[in-house]
Amino acid sequence: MGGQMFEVGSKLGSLRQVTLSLDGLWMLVDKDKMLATAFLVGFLAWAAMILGKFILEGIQRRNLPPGPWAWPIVGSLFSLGPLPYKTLRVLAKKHGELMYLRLGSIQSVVVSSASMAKEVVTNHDLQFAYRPTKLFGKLLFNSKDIVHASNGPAWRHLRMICTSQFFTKKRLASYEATRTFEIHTLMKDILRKSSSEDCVVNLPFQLRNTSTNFISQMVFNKRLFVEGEESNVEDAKRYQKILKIHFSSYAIFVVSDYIPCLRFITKLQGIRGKFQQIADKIHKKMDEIIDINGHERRRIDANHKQDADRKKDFVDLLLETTSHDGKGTLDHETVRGVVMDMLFAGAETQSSTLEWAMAFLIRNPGVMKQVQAELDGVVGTERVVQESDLEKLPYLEAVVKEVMRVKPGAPIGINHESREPRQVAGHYLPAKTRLIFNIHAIHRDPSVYDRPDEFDPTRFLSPGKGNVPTGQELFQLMPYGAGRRICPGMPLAIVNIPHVLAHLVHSFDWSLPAGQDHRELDMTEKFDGVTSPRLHPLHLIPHPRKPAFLYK
Ligand code: HEM
Repeated sequence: MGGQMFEVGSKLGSLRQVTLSLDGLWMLVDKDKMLATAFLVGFLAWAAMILGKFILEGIQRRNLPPGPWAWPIVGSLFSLGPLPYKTLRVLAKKHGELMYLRLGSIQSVVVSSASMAKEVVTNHDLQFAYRPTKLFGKLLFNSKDIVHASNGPAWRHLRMICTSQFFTKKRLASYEATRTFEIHTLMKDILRKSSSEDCVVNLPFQLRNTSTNFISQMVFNKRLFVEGEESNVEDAKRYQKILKIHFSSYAIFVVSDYIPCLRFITKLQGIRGKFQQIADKIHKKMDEIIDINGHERRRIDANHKQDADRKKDFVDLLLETTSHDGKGTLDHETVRGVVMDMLFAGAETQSSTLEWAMAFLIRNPGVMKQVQAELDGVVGTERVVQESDLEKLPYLEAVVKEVMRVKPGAPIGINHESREPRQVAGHYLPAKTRLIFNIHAIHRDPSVYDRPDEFDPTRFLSPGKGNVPTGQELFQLMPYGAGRRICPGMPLAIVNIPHVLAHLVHSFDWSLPAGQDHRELDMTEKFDGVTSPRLHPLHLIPHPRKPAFLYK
């Protein structure tokens, strides 16, 4: 019985066990079910979200600005030609003032009118104050300079240093004697050439030297180009070489800059390694030229007698400045990057603008005569031009404006980029859209300018009358860009360009080398990615006018 009882008991026990284990199983099954259900719901919600996003993006994409048909993968990358701003102007006539463009897999919009530039800068400037990253720029500057840095505390800090310490009215005024010295040196050189047998002046070469010297003296207290001084010839040669390498490297097309998923091609080509070598070479040579370490030694060595009276240059100021996070001073890479910005962005733009100005004056002898007549009237012929004369020369000012309208120093500016999606002028622009201001097209906006392709300085003499700029020129004439990214060097260029031009035409008459007719002067340009200098350097023969003999 006991045994039976045990048997029954054990049976009951095992039954309970079975029941218990079944309960557990059910519980397990329930848990799994719950998990499975939760997973399914989660998955469906996620899928719905993705689908919703996809559909929404699809709808929004339909609201992209109009633009040209684009090839698969490469988009419009190879349809823009060697002068992209000209092609884009033609395309904008068909597709509109805000035009969508796919370059590889990069989404871009192109602004082609003054009113659209105003809309974008006024309402979306902050969102588009970022910069896209390109391989060579990244290796050369590590995005620590001003041009390549994206909108952020470090970039804002550098801009603030530029505006509050470097390009201030007071500091610019303190360099007036330096600028005057450079211009007089240029004029004396031209005068010397005019009496030599080979009296043809290679104008862009001379102007590039002068523009570089303006900047190099302000930035690191050195004249990069000194005629006949052996000690400087090496620096100058090194610098010329750097410039050449720098611009030719930017001109190399890098697949991964436009189609990131084809990064392996860039790898296979070994471009990264080559670029790194070039960047290292440029860094080394720039370090020798700028001599940041020498500046640093002088800064630390307060008793450095030799330099006690030396005026602080921009590198001195940068080395003294606290970094944006307040953790120390600016590092070597940042200082070098900013100096390279000033030289590369500042010298070429100024010299090519001046070269174009002279080309337009040669092609338009009537305009040349009028500029000279104005100068003779205001300055006379018994002295040379001074900076203080500039404000009394409205015709000269109009000529400079018209030259910069027709041949802006950087016809397509420098690309901006957004971080977030944005509605602009009723159109949807996805995150990371590149923004291109086609300054070339904006300056030929037919709703602002009559006969936009003609060179006519008088359009700037009677603002407000008829179909001419109204004096509200900010977006109608924007060779320096606009908004937060506007060129910080503008205050310097605004003085330098008319000043040099005034000296050139007040002190000399100019003619083309024998056999060339001014009416046939070739005005073709080339585009190096940022600036658009003349394809054929301008060579001219100087004929001294009376003031030319007054340079001491
Ligand atoms: C004819 C003379 C010049 C022209 C036409 C010119 C034009 C421009 C343009 C269009 C930009 C791009 C603006 C943008 O991103 O929207 C720019 C940026 C810049 N320019 Fe100039 N520039 C000139 C002279 C100078 C000079 C003399 C310097 C310095 C010495 C300079 C330094 C810079 C720098 C550092 C930037 C980058 C600004 C930033 O990214 O925040 N430029 N310039």
